Amino acid sequence: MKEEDLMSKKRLTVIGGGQMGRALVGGMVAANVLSPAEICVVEPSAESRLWWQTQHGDIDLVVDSTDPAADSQIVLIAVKPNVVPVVASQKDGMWSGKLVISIAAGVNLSKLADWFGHQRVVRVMPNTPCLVGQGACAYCCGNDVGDEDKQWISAALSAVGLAVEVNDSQMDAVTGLSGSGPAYICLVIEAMADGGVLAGLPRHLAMQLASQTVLGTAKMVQETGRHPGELKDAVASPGGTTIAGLQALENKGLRSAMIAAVEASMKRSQQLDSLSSHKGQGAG
Ligand SMILES: NC(=O)C1=CN([C@@H]2O[C@H](COP(=O)(O)OP(=O)(O)OC[C@H]3O[C@@H](n4cnc5c(N)ncnc54)[C@H](O)[C@@H]3O)[C@@H](O)[C@H]2O)C=CC1
Ligand SMILES: O=C(O)[C@@H]1CCC=N1
Repeated sequence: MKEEDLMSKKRLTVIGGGQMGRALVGGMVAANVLSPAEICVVEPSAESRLWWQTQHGDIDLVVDSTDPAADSQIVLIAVKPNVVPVVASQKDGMWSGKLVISIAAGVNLSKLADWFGHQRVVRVMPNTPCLVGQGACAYCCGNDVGDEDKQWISAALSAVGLAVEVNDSQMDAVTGLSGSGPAYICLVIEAMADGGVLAGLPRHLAMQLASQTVLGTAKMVQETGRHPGELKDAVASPGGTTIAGLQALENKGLRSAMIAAVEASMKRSQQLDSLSSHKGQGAG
């Protein structure tokens, strides 16, 4: 089946219209994965519904996932991890025959299968740059996810960035790296801009230069395929400015701080997994 045929026969219900639901829907609509008429968002918060009405007035918006308008073949669960079992147990039989996709951190495939009552479940760890078509998503599939489902998942996620299939056992590590990663990089951009301001640059100029430097460097790493260490060496002239900056970063432990951040986030994802072992419990 051609990709456009595959996408056009589906309707998607997104349960939870918060930060990540917005990023995924925004990215998918911008990439023409689905038209607004093919999407329904379930959002109990009045404040959040106002955002959806303002930003995506042509998308169906309902308060409750048992609303008939929310009845789609594909359902994306985008609520906090502790709310997933609450959503799953809302109405008997409502999940049968549906492809259920969860983006909840620390909720593994076996729990999803247990809560939703079948194995046609997919666990995805996306990240917020999906909003601008530059996401990094990893996914793993339950036993009853068919080839056509896999094609849909891969096409939908690829439209909003990188999509890679992994094992369920790798998902906590993915969460620590790319799921939480945009926050680390935003901190880096903000801190670099602060440095620019300290050095006398106006804030907006410092922010422009800092964010473009991160964007350009990431593209260079991907497009040249060269090791980041090699590209770093190419910037640092002997006795020059960059090596002085690098020494300051090494003195402050940037590398070990970043490694520790990924590890801490991964461990938190593992903790959420064990906390959510019982229906309705767990951290949000
Ligand atoms: N924010 C991020 O960068 C990422 C988040 N995730 C996962 O995405 C999920 C959502 O996270 P965020 O969007 O950040 O949280 P959020 O708090 O911004 O959004 C959750 C939304 O769910 C709604 N909600 C609460 N109960 C509901 C119910 N019974 N039915 C329907 N909607 C309900 C809330 O009103 C809220 O708008 C979490 O499980 C998180 O682990 C995964 C990857 C990245
Ligand atoms: O902070 C969180 O729990 C979610 C999961 C990955 C990114 N944000």
